Amino acid sequence: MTRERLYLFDTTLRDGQQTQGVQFSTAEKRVIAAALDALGVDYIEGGWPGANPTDSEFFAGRAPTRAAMTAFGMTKRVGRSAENDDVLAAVLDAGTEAVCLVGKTHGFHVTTALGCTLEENVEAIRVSVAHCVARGREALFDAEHFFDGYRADPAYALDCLRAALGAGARWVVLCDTNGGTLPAEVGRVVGEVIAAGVPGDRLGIHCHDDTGNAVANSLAAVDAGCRQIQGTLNGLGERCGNANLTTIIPTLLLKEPYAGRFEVGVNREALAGLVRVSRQLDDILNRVPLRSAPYVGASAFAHKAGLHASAILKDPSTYEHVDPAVVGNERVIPMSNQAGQSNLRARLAAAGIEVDPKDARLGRILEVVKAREDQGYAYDGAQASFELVARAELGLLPEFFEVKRYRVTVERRKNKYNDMVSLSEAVVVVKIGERKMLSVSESMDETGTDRGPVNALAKALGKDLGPYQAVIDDMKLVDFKVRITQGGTEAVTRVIIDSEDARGRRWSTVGVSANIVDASFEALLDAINWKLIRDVGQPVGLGA
Ligand SMILES: CC(=O)SCCNC(=O)CCNC(=O)[C@H](O)C(C)(C)COP(=O)(O)OP(=O)(O)OC[C@H]1O[C@@H](n2cnc3c(N)ncnc32)[C@H](O)[C@@H]1OP(=O)(O)O
Ligand SMILES: CC(=O)C(=O)O
Repeated sequence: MTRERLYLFDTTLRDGQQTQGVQFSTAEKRVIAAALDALGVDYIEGGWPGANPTDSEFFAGRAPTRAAMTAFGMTKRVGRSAENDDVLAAVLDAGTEAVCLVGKTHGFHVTTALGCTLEENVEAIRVSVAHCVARGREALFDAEHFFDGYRADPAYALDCLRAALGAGARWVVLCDTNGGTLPAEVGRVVGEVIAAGVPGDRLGIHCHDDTGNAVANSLAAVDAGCRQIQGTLNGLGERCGNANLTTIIPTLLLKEPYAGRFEVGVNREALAGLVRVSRQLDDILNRVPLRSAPYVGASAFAHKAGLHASAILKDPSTYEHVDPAVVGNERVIPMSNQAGQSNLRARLAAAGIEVDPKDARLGRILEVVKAREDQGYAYDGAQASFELVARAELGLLPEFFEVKRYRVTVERRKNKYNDMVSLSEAVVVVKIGERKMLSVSESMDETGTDRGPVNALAKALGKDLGPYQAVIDDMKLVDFKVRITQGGTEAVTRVIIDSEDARGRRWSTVGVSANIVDASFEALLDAINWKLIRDVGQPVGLGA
């Protein structure tokens, strides 16, 4: 059976950049464009040339792409010709294969935002699209506020689409700009637009996630006949974001009726790199990846409950809708107070620890984990600390060094400019073999910024570990989360630290105490010990 072509239009670099707090540099835009191109989307909307220097620079120096590079802009302003519109000129000057122009389709916006007549707006759409087509560009028309406009005046909204199509637009894209439309209405309106004569294979959908329905709305539009979906990686975008292509792409490739019915530019090999692409974007944005993200989140295939873990070990399809490997993700069977023996055995096996299933110590480990979680620990996100707890119970925890004492002081004092500044100083004494080592560190970094007491402590602890120093030198602390939680009857501080090393390994550890410094120190210590177990194995002898 021949499958129909369904086109993917990515707007991470344009609408994604409209996310509050997101500001891509030109270099970052280039990296993201290359990742999108390798993924296999059909269009990459690179930004709005002329609107800001970054976007102009991106288009000026862009590398060739397989995907159609698309410049975004708006229809010409009323009162001037398309030829004399400087905003439109800058968009065309970018020299892209495709140009996507946004224009109004809701009478209220025409009269209120543009301040012109309905007819003038239709004419602006027509001449702007014709101007791009005459200059050899593939033209797309983003029909802004289409669903609100269609609700208010279907005939006018359709007139706007017809003006664009009549002028040669390859696609007219129905935008749910304010994100308030629900799937049933999207499906009905798309059906009516097609029935009114707009062909489905020239119709796109652009949804925002203000009701949490951007993906569902996009699929409803496809079900009703649209053949282009616009969206962004990780669902970036104005306000609550755009339709999340990181969710839509695997759904189209793996789920019926889409997989059997449509051909998309992304193939199975590229799909297996989806987690990497999603994390790459988070890295660029310096964001912690959303654990619960469908398909690509770290928890998307995490089986916490004992009943789930037990069945997963027999057959993963009991609790997984797809195989995690097809999107490049991994199955995780974490330990927690919801776990049973199955979680435990799976975690130990993943850490390379073989234990007889009848070994009574397994039950003891479960009891310790549940008791410690009652005190405020959380092991489902701190697998490295869980491994150390299990090793301790199994008698497999080497003692690389002993912490004899540590101290942190925080001082407020005036600097040479007479400003009050903070400075923390940490002292850590460890014993390795028979030798005691004392390390001192300050919280000030090389730029003179105070990084706080925990940073000073981490630096002191990682400063001189004698024979182990070279092994821990490549460790870095990549995330630090603090939470006040209930431990037994008292409020305690829980610290979770994510560490990373040069091999790209990432591991999480937890510490709990009434005191944030002690909780942090415990998590730091676990992080170092886990790394030493992996890379050194057994303690190294050291004389006095
Ligand atoms: C729904 C969307 O997300 S569309 C994408 C929106 N993206 C952006 O706005 C980001 C980039 N934008 C910008 O950098 C700037 O807004 C620019 C450079 C495009 C324009 O800047 P300015 O000339 O200072 O205008 P400003 O931003 O204040 O207002 C927008 C103008 O465009 C007009 N306009 C809005 N939409 C359209 C349209 N589709 N066609 C023609 N004119 C339009 C508005 O009426 C307003 O005109 P006015 O200045 O006469 O009131
Ligand atoms: C064009 C666009 O981004 C919107 O209407 O939401």
